[in-house]
Amino acid sequence: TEPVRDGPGNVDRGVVSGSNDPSSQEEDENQGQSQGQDINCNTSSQNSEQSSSPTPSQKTTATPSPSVKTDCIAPDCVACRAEQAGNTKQGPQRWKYHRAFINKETGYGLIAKEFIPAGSIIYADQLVHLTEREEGKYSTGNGDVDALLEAKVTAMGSDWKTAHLSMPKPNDHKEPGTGPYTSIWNRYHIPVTWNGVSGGILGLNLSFTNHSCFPNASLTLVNKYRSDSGRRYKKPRLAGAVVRSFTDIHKGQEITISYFYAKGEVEYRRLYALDLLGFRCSCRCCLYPKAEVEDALGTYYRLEHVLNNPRLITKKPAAAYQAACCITDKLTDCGIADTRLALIWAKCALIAGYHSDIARIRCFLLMILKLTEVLQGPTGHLFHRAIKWFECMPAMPGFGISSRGLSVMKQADVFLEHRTEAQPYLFMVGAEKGEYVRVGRYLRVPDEERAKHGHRFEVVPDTVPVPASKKRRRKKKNLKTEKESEKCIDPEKDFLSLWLGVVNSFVDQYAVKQEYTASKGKSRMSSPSRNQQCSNGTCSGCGGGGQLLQVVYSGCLCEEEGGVEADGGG
Ligand SMILES: C[S@@+](CC[C@H](N)C(=O)[O-])C[C@H]1O[C@@H](n2cnc3c(N)ncnc32)[C@H](O)[C@@H]1O
Repeated sequence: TEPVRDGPGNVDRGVVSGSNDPSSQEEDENQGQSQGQDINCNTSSQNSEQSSSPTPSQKTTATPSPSVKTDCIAPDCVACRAEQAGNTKQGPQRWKYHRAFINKETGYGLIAKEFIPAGSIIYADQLVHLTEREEGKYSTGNGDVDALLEAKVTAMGSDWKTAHLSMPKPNDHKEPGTGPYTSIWNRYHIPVTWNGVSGGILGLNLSFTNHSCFPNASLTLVNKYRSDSGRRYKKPRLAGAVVRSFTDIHKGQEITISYFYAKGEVEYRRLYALDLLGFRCSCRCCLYPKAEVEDALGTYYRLEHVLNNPRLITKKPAAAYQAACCITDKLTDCGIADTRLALIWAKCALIAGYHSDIARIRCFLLMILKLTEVLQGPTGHLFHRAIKWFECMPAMPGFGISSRGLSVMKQADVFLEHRTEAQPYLFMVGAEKGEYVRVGRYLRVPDEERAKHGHRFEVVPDTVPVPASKKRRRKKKNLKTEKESEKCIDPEKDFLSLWLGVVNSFVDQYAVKQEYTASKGKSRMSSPSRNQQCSNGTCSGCGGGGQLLQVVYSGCLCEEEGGVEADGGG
């Protein structure tokens, strides 16, 4: 599980999501009612709201007063002001949500005020961004971080600052060692890793958008490459955040995003959130676990390790694909089709690339593009990356190290044409674990014979047996070529560096470190050589720490075509 680089989200139109289900909607609305959610704004209650909003410590203990339960808590609620001015039905600002009390563990959140169809932009926020490095540098005295935050907030403009300061403040900002800005920051910021740098972000709407392990919206961070005067920045800056719905959100439902890619069963997720973010997750998915979702997220957690196992990827590719198929089937069956799914496909595309299987790469990349286009839009990190790979597959990390799956672009057509039926062939479901069934070995069965076969495809066996003597000679030749290539590079080792570095550039630095620590010393292949130390202080791969695992074949991730660094994503 990892903190979000680029908002999660999803959309596979063929899938019925939990929130699309009318019965679940009814359930959601009932739930909202029973928890005291009411989306009616009431400006007259605004003055009392600030004082009656719970502090972090109260969140877990105090039950909110009825007035807090039923009223819009936002003193600066634009929807209320607009309503007062009588212009809700016109103009560019038609607010789709209210702030409202969710439950005592979670505090406040955003509740849809009207139906929000899948694919809508719910809001775009300007952000204050504070990196861990900045925080560390300024935290020499208690007031310093507060002063830094004040400067950042002031730079956002007076309206933004006023709205920011009017947010309900925890503990009346009297916690020792905090000023007004730090106390607001501590309560409302969301931790992200953006362009390889860890830190936090805070936006006026984002501040009230809660996490869910089964979210209905996705967060995408957007880069800015030029200043307002047109001067090009040396490094891209964080311009803002866009939150999109990736499934229909009904009136009364909470708008949620993922702060991390949740996996594992409920207890694991809750503990993980506590460890990583400091709260026990109380999303609907964790408070009211459903067997099907638990099974899917549990399988995801257990089997994802297979996809990160270098030995399996190189020696037993069918096993890796089968694991991927099992995870994706379970996730989509219960309606989870978000970035988590795209990440699994990205790993599959990399495995295919390793084995020179262009046809499979094409299929997996197209699946990623279709999904992430809706989830993240063209500024999304994963979308951008998939486009780049699509344009130049040999530039994919580890491409062509093995040629077991050699295939060409055109061969993907057969899979793409019969997408659902081709699924088992794409993921080599019937194959022996160590086998690599080439795409070209599947033949389309003519329609008239389909009934006889029961399916559209047939695996064509290798028809021409290779004579024993030739076999031996070929083996020797292969050994020689392998030895020769080892002289130039160590394919396995280099691939692993690439693999782990790039795959994990999509995910958390945190998880990478853990994985590295876990596998350290156990596998010859997974130990990068000592001289592969990253020296780039802002490397997206190692987060500036120079961890060995993040080093890629030709240098650091940050040197790689500027891609990971420049294409957004938190
Ligand atoms: C961006 S703020 C959201 C606003 C927050 N609910 C409030 O009332 O202050 C993030 C904080 O909300 C709380 N939160 C968000 N999602 C949560 C969840 N799924 N379970 C429990 N607490 C959550 C955590 O305290 C987190 O630090």
